[in-house]
Amino acid sequence: MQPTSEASQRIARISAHLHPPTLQMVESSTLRTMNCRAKGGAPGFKVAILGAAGGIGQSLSLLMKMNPLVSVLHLYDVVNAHGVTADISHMDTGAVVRGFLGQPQLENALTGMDLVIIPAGVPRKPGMTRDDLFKINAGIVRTLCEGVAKCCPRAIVNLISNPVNSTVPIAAEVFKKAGTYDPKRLLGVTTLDVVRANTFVAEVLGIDPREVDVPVVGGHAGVTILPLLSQVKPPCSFTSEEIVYLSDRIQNGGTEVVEAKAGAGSATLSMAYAAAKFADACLRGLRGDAGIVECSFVDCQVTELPFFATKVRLGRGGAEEVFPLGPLNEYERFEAVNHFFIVYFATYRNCYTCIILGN
Ligand SMILES: NC(=O)c1ccc[n+]([C@@H]2O[C@H](COP(=O)([O-])OP(=O)(O)OC[C@H]3O[C@@H](n4cnc5c(N)ncnc54)[C@H](O)[C@@H]3O)[C@@H](O)[C@H]2O)c1
Ligand SMILES: O=C(O)C[C@H](O)C(=O)O
Repeated sequence: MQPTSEASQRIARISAHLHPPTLQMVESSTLRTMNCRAKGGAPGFKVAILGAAGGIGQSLSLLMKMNPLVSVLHLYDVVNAHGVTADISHMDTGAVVRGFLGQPQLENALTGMDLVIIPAGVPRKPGMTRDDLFKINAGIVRTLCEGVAKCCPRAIVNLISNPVNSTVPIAAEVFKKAGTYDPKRLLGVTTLDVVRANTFVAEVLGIDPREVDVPVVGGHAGVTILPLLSQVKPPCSFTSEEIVYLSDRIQNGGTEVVEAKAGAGSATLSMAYAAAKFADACLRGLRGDAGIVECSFVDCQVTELPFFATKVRLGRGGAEEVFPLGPLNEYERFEAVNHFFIVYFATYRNCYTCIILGN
């Protein structure tokens, strides 16, 4: 057989110098990935990122490709999924990466996944609130969660798309309708609030942020974000000015970034870091590690509100335990009483919309 291409001619030249020859002359014009010797199924979890080509999605894909607990990483988007996949797949870390583009490939992207992370949706521009994103992002989240219900109903879902106070209840409605709802497996990602709180508190105290742990409860929008500064670890005290400064900065951290980016989107890099941190905690929980506790926006009975961000213990079944708020000081009680009704409103506004959408 005569070599028919440059690639075949190169293979023929190399084969001629190997004793015994280990490379066969092939007709195919190029050695494709699928011709490579298959890697034995590495232990680890299968993770899908929906919205992987976006601002958060790209950095998050990079960070999840670096996570040793991930064996398979599926990157799904409605644009540029293959470009991001090609790029990320060249990293010499363990996870096998596959790309999926557009609605017809959603089911393949989701089948068999243990953890699904959803940063798909539009971000804010200056002057907008997260609620302004509701109309478009609710529809996106609904479609993606219908795919999850169909293809990987037992997966843990980490929902990032805003407004989290409403998209999480939307996802719950989709799963209820499909008969797959498990409240323990649906987790709204509020880790960025905790990450910001740790950073800003550390700055005020003049210590390393890695030593600081601030519980942040409530929701993920403005005044519904309540950092419990009375419960900071290591134990410390703040002046009234410091409490006002810290609460305000933590509650408006998202807006600070939106304004600084001046129309080019919202937090992506710190969010990807926060999402990767939370996803890693979920994977360690799935592995059976003990004592994994993170804040998350979940369906729970900690308050009278149907969904609430609070500390949860992550395990094989997702948020296996939801912790009460613990003792609040007078300021925190006042904030909670005056602002948490907004979370309630977000949930019921969402249910109303679900009815309109025909759910
Ligand atoms: N939970 C949080 O703390 C937090 C923090 C930051 C941003 N966010 C939110 O995350 C979302 C994404 O932000 P971003 O900066 O990455 O936005 P982005 O516009 O850069 O990326 C969004 C990606 O979603 C994709 N997408 C749109 N519709 C899709 C669909 N139907 N299926 C799959 N992918 C789809 C887009 O193609 C795009 O690649 C926004 O809603 C933003 O408000 C949440
Ligand atoms: O503020 C936004 O719109 C994005 C995100 O919710 C954030 O907190 O940074």
